[in-house]
Amino acid sequence: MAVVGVLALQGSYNEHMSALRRIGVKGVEVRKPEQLQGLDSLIIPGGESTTMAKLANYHNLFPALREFVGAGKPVWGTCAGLIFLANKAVGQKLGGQELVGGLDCTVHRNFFGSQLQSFETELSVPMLADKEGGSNTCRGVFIRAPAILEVGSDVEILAECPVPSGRPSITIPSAEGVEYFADKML
Ligand SMILES: NC(=O)CC[C@H](N)C(=O)O
Repeated sequence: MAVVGVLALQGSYNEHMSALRRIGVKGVEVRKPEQLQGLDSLIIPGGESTTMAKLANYHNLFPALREFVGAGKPVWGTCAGLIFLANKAVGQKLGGQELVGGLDCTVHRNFFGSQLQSFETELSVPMLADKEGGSNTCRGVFIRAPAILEVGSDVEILAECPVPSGRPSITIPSAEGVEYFADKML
């Protein structure tokens, strides 16, 4: 039986562990480098990537995480987890933060603004219907969410969430801007 690791330093690791339990998959909380051994895949959850990076540094997890990603094992990063996996991040706190890397993309850490600009929207994911049957949409929950600004030619995009063109990526968007963006998606 496949064993899925969940990086359990900070953020929504409990929710991922319960989701794995619900579907009958064995999940293991990962806090130390040696706990990555023997895992088939890894989930890096959402949370706060700067804090998560500090904790990962404290536990000396970065080399083992890079080795895991480099070995080509499946790794799923949501929100802060995505930031961890990006080759490059912008909009970081002063002094920057360490990344695991491996996913050929540039992310903006807080693209949509502060916690108050968090939103949900229905995303079109045609591949869901093609491969899994059923609905071709998925509810996207954007909590102080990052955005992927650029991807390398080898990255396959499964869903896109368009933003109004011309908006500078570094400024924090107004509530109206986010409303406009959410309206476009509904
Ligand atoms: N929901 C999230 O994981 C938000 C990520 C957050 N913007 C960060 O910098 O880590």
